[in-house]
Amino acid sequence: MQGIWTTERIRAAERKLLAVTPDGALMRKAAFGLSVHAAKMLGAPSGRRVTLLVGSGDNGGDALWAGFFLRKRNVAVTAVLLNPDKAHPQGLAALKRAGGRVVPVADSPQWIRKADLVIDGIVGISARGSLRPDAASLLEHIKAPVLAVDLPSGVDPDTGAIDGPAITADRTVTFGARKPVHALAPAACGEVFLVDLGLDLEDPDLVRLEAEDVAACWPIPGPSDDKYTLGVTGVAAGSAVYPGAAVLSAGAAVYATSGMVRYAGPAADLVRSRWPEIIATGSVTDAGRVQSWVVGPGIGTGHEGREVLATVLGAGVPVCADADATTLIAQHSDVLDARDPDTPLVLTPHDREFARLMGSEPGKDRVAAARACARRYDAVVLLKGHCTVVAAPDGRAMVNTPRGSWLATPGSGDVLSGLIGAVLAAGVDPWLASGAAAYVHSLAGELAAAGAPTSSSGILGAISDALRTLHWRKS
Ligand SMILES: NC(=O)C1=CN([C@@H]2O[C@H](COP(=O)(O)OP(=O)(O)OC[C@H]3O[C@@H](n4cnc5c(N)ncnc54)[C@H](OP(=O)(O)O)[C@@H]3O)[C@@H](O)[C@H]2O)[C@@H](O)CC1
Ligand SMILES: [K+]
Repeated sequence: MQGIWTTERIRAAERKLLAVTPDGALMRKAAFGLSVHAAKMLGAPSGRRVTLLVGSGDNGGDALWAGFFLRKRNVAVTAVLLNPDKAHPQGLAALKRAGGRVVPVADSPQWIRKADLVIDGIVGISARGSLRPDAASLLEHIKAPVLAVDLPSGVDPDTGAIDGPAITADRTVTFGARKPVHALAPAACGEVFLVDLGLDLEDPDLVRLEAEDVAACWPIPGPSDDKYTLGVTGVAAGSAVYPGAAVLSAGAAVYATSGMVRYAGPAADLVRSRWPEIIATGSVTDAGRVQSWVVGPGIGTGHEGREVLATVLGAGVPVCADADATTLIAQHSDVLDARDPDTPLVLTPHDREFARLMGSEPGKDRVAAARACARRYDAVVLLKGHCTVVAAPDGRAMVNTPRGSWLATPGSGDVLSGLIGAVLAAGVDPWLASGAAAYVHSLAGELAAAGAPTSSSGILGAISDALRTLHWRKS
């Protein structure tokens, strides 16, 4: 698992380390790492032009020191100082000593435009609010690839929110530890690299699953397993109007594991004809025993849907309540009375469903919003978005960062619900199950798309390919 820490925690760890480290040593270590990445981005660095955008804090200091190291490799370095009186004194002196050029904002456009690489040292972890106008004015001249120092300036370090002009980096080099911005604003960060500073950090505020974490928890059959031992997934989805939701959700459960899938609802004929391996009936009351329920996609928000939801919540097995089930829970909080408080519940809202559950949309801090919702409903909350946040009632939170936006297609959520249900049925911790399902879902989306838009059926068809990659990594 990849750990992510808030800027407050990182600053506290940095203070402890700075107290026992020679003056300036950490910054030079950070800046040297930065200069190595800059050189890689330039290809053959000698004779190339790099322009540094230098703010008044230590982020600008990092950029100036990186400029110093690049000068040693014969790079032509120009530093644009946003506030010449406050530029990091030692960094500025070192750059000047090494033959770097220093220009004020007024003279900067030409130097920014003709750079081969721009290094963004405007602000780092102490950034507050949107970029100020003078800093923002530099952005329009950028033509070259951008290397962000610690984080792309203009993006909130702790929430990844972008409220105004912001740097879009091709690469971000961060120091000490990953910050929330790197998981929550992937498009602004580009590829993120970490320079280790030896910070003493434990118990991350946020985590991101890696392939081996997903492989380790995913239910894979062993020699003694049969169709029942990996858990039977029940899917209560679809209606006469929306039978497709049932086909997608139940189909995802079929592909996710080798355990059995039961379907209950009005789309039984269609589900049976599409997935002959599924045992399909018309009603949840005669569905037979299952180890988890997926309920909601396409069931409607009327009386019938409410009855189905109440039955499923009272079944004493983990439930993934998705789509219409979320709306029903928001509208009729008493429906949760049917739930045994010891059985896990997973809610999977998008922003509008979240607003129904919580009274307002998640806002800028999506991690805090998901945590609050998880506490309120005593449920795992998987907050859908470009980056999916999964929070547990005990405060654990993780982010799934996709590599594209291929999942934003109709029916994609139905596929995700089936994946969650199948992993829940195997008895995996519901927070981990939801995060692992989100990971496999986005990987399947990426594989199905392969660089061009795909469909939910395409994502469904790529689940096996996604899982196959995990197994290879595991073995
Ligand atoms: N500590 C360490 O061990 C190490 C730290 N390291 C580095 O230090 C960085 C943190 O440095 P930091 O704390 O000096 O603050 P930082 O983010 O550079 O600048 C904040 C200043 O910018 C301004 N400003 C604020 N908001 C703004 C806005 N919206 N738009 C425009 N300007 C704005 C404001 O200045 P003002 O003009 O108000 O005086 C404020 O004071 C960290 O990200 C990493 O890169 C590495 O060297 C590794 C070792
Ligand atoms: K920056």
